[in-house]
Amino acid sequence: MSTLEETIAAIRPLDESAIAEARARQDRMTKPRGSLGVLEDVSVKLAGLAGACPPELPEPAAVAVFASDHGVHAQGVTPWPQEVTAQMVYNFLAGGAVVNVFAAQVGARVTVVDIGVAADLEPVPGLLTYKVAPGTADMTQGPAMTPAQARQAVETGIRVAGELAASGARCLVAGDMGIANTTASAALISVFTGLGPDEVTGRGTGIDDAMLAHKVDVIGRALALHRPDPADPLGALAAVGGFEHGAIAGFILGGAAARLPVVLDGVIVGASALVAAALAPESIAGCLAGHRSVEPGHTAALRHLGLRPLIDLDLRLGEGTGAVLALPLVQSAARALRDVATFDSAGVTDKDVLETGQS
Ligand SMILES: Cc1cc2ncn([C@H]3O[C@H](COP(=O)(O)O)[C@@H](O)[C@H]3O)c2cc1C
Ligand SMILES: O=C(O)c1cccnc1
Repeated sequence: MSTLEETIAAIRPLDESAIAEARARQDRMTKPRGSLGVLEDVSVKLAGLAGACPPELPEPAAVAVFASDHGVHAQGVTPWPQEVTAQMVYNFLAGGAVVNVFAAQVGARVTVVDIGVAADLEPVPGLLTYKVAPGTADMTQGPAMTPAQARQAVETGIRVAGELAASGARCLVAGDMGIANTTASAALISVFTGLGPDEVTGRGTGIDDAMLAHKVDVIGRALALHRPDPADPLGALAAVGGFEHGAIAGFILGGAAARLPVVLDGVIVGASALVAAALAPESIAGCLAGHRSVEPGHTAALRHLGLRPLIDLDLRLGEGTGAVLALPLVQSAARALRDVATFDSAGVTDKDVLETGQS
């Protein structure tokens, strides 16, 4: 298994000459210049990541749902019982969750990773049992995890990205499952963006005003206790994060090292991407923001990362659902760059060539 340091050292910036080639090709394709808007930027990013124009198509795609439990659940930050995390893992493995249905629609494969579910799970086919511990500790009482556990979570995510790449995946999609994980997400987002808990905390699965005020207070107390340093990402993760956040951060790093695009989901994945960005800023260059979730912290995270979401449908689910919905956009962008005819090849008159008199 690659260490965190080896993986970070393997991450390189996007290839500038492939980027220039992709931009030039977009301008020669049989369409008005710029008419594919953000999809042109997506295709250019994919070319830069692949170091080739056109890049390989980002298919097949593999979705990894990282499942874990949270000690902060004891503080009453969500109306859902903790056992729902384990129950949803079995639902994913049976193909009955929303992410399974959306993945079936777009031909993506779903893998479930037990990175820290509180219950002992049966070894069902399709489940990767890489449990760091049965849930984190309560961040309001002490660190959520030890430094060694934080590193183990990140290195496990790197391993999962490597395994999916080795099994033929050409696009990685990150998803999460963990009751109470929007609390840990908001705490991480507060650390890395510098915004207050009141600005980045949302209603998660759908909590009332009283529980939201309490959730903000819980996060504020945890941050006051640990004073996490954004310049020490593993320390911040250990203080207030979740095992799935660590694993998803590692998954992003592993994807970047393998030069595979990683499509990001909602607020949990967004918080994890902030950890990845703090560990290796270049790791975000090959990421695509699948969607923008309703959670205010997600908007803050995307702004901090400099990523524009591809879809904005008021989703607030997680599991990778928003990212999976965006996959056809990413794949269409790549296919357009590869397969759309150029003015020259199709014999279509280019107004820009007429104007400049070039042949
Ligand atoms: C049945 C069910 C399925 C889910 N799928 C994703 N989540 C989402 O909701 C949880 C986070 O919200 P909070 O912080 O408010 O607990 C995470 O598990 C997330 O993936 C679900 C939640 C539930 C209840
Ligand atoms: O943004 C998300 O992914 C999200 C929002 C609410 C609950 N679970 C996940």
